[in-house]
Amino acid sequence: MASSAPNPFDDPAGSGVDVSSTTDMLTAAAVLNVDRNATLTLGTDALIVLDDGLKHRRRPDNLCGLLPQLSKTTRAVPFYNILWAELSDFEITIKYAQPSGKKACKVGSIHYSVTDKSLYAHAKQWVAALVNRAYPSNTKRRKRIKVLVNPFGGQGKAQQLWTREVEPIFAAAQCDVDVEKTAYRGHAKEIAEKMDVDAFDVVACASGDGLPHEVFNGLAKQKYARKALRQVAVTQIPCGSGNALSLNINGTDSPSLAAVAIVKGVRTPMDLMAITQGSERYYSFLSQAVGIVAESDLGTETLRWMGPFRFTWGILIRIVGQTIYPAEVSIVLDSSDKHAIRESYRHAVSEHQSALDDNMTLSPDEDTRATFDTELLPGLKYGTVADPLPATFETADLPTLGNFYTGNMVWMSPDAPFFQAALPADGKMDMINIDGMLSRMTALRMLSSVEHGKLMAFPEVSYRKVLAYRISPRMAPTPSTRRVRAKIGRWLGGAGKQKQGLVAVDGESVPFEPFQVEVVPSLGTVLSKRGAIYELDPALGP
Ligand SMILES: Nc1ncnc2c1ncn2[C@@H]1O[C@H](COP(=O)(O)OP(=O)(O)OP(=O)(O)O)[C@@H](O)[C@H]1O
Repeated sequence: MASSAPNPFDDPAGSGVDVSSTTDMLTAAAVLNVDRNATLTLGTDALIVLDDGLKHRRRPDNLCGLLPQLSKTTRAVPFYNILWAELSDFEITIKYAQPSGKKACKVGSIHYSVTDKSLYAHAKQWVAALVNRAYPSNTKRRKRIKVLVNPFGGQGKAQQLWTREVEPIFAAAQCDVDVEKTAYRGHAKEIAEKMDVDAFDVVACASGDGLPHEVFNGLAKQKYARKALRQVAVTQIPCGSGNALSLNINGTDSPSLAAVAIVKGVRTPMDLMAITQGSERYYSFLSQAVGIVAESDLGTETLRWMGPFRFTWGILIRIVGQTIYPAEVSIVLDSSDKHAIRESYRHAVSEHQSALDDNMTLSPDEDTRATFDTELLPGLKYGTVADPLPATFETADLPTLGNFYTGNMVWMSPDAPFFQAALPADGKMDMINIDGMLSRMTALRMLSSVEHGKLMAFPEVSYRKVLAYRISPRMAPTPSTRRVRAKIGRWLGGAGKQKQGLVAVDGESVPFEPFQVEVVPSLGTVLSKRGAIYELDPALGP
């Protein structure tokens, strides 16, 4: 899992925490006496249920319920897991996310009656206090969610994952949900372009990263695009193969865990990257790749039978063949000093953490970004790819470039924290360049180091923060002496019939032509677990 945060499903009662001493310190208002001689207590981070009856509860899967379950008399449910609570006719119902297996959860339910009728007012206040703990002020409760399901996403399982794993969690959390299936390529973009942005808080894409890309671009087509992109948070119910968006903001690629992260998600501004290519203008939220990553992603379609291994195989073959992807690259540089980039990332993370500890960032769930004179899209600061290159760009010709990769998020796929120093809204893009002529041994060591967060440490890896760039890719000439070898390499790598080079934007193929990109600070909005930083274990950080 991407997240370093403590497992929200850890049971404090089972992890050595002295629950009784904690509860002793709590005020009477935090405790509610209910039937079966039980008490419900609002602890520091969790709801604590003290119930002798829990010890004797029988489980249906336990010899037809004949044997008593050997459980404790205390149960703790972290507030993060509480989806909703209500009091109706002296009956209290609490719905929560209950772990089911290593990487999933399902809706659990707790029921008690308030037998002492004089406690009604107190019970009402107690339930309201529980919901307040479950949804801190920076988290909108009962979100209005437009769900888009790509029926072909994730080997056709998106619909099933939505219905089985996610819908019950949204329902338990009292979300207001409107579901629509996408019927064709580009449909999600049309839906986002036409949607009433005042009627929804969130668009949740049950898909890979293709649908979120379309939704950002559809919102950007609205008349008041800046408002649309600010008001509607885009998120992902991970149903594809990469699921980068969910890994970064929900810290998981499990649909049910992502559902809880969405229900509890905090609105988070995020930079978008404006791209011009030919006469096209659109936005990228994730990455642009030319070279080995693009080729291994898009150029291995004929190897789909290999499953996810086709990416690794594609990369290995190209490393062994020392494949190069020449290009002219011009950039507006912010920093190329890895040490400074690391320090500034760590500073941002620790500032954010201490603000969270002091509850400073728990401002109400409302947009704190400056409102602009116009709600229209901002103009391009550096012009388009068709314009003469502004003087602020520095140009280099890279005849032996191997990998050109630019992104705005840490995770590009599970186990691939490529852009370790990426932050959602630092107003900068992270750019990685690797020469294609480096030794095969070094390239292989790099490949195996990506998942351990060690890529940036290689002196051969250029890691920069940039504000804008233009790239003009070209095909590498193949010397006549190597034609046969190159052909075999292309065939083995899945690109036997490929005549052109490949460019990937957010994992989708775009023309092999020059394009220009500039960062647009905080133009988009996502829902994230912690706000202002992506989910990354510090051990994998820069
Ligand atoms: N009903 C549909 N028929 C055909 N294409 C569709 C349909 N709905 C969506 N699409 C297109 O499918 C493309 C891929 O979608 P998405 O990324 O959601 O899934 P995926 O390809 O399974 O994910 P991954 O890339 O992670 O494997 C998008 O560009 C989208 O426009």
